[in-house]
Amino acid sequence: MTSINVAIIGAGVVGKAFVNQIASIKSKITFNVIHLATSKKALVSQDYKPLDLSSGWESNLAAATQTPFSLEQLLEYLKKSPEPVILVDNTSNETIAKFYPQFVANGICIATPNKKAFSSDLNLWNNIFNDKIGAGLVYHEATVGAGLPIISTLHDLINTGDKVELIEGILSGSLSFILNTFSTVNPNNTKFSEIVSKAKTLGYLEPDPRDDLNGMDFARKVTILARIAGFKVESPSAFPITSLIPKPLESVPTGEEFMSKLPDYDSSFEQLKKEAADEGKVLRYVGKVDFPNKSVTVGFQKYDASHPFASLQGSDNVLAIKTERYQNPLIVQGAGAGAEVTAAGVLADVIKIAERL
Ligand SMILES: NC(=O)C1=CN([C@@H]2O[C@H](COP(=O)(O)OP(=O)(O)OC[C@H]3O[C@@H](n4cnc5c(N)ncnc54)[C@H](OP(=O)(O)O)[C@@H]3O)[C@@H](O)[C@H]2O)C=CC1
Ligand SMILES: N[C@@H](CC=O)C(=O)O
Ligand code: NA
Repeated sequence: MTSINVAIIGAGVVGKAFVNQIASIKSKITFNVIHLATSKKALVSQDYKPLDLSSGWESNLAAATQTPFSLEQLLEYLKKSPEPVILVDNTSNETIAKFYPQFVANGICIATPNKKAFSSDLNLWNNIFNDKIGAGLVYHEATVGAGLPIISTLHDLINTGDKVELIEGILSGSLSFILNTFSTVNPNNTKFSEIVSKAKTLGYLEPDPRDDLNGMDFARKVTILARIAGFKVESPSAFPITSLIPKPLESVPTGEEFMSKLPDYDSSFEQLKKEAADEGKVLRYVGKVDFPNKSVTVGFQKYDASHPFASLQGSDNVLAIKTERYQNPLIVQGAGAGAEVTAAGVLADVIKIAERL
């Protein structure tokens, strides 16, 4: 029976669900979790035997006395593993993302929902996917549409010789939930800021909610899809993005302070909703990559009640991919955020990597 060692960084919304899922799956491959760390605590198996992930693992992690490894120490530890290793990065940390090339160059494979490595400078992308012999495999399905099969589908289309013409969709689970609740065909009167708080409680928002509300998280996803389809987008700042953040709140020091001040701006969001409703439309936040015209756009659009985007539910994402073969676009739709679906997307990648080792 094949054994694979798994090292996990991050035990937040997605990380916790991932640990519980990997501890309970039945698989032909044995997955031994040998490392589990947050920014403050770490459980590390010194002899590379599996950590105990039975129900008390959260208290064990909270009570851990070992401080986390630096990235260099983690690399040295993983290089000495007697079994192949998959590193699972369940953080949104950019420093960890920038270290991926070193892990990969040393044969460490990576599965992650962290968008930073794939949507920052194009150089980082090129250093990660360099096709060098012996390099670790890198899978990141959950960086776009959480567990939905978007990245794997796009790879399959391209690897079989199809040509992508247009990618269009709603790729933010939180913005989808917020606007599906706020601006509907029969609008209720829930205030914008209350809906944003609910999205936070449901685990849809980034650690700092402004990363969603300023459109940057969405732009990162569009950047990833564009790059996979062959459009060399330099960075998510290379194209215009509409921000939902009121100007005076752009520079408040913390996400918590931002959330506490957001109710002061509810009336301006009401006005936006009313303007759309007066035209018989709803507001949605949409991204588009137009290949023939080499253009990328991310921002607000108004849709008629009859448009499929207008009737989207909850945190659903929807993506339409028009290709040479799929002139009637191929559509992927479903929950695009949340702990369980995202963790499952990461775990499916871990299994796919293990099957290739
Ligand atoms: N939530 C969702 O629906 C989805 C999330 N994602 C992505 O999944 C990732 C995780 O999101 P989520 O779980 O919601 O975020 P959380 O903020 O809930 O969790 C982040 C975890 O990462 C840890 N962490 C942060 N920085 C470091 C570091 N330098 N070293 C070690 N651990 C660190 C945190 O530890 P500590 O508490 O000690 O800081 C925490 O345990 C993000 O990249 C996000 O974009 C993708 C798709 C959907
Ligand atoms: N904050 C993100 C979570 C998934 O990537 C979103 O809202 O889509
Ligand atoms: Na996905």
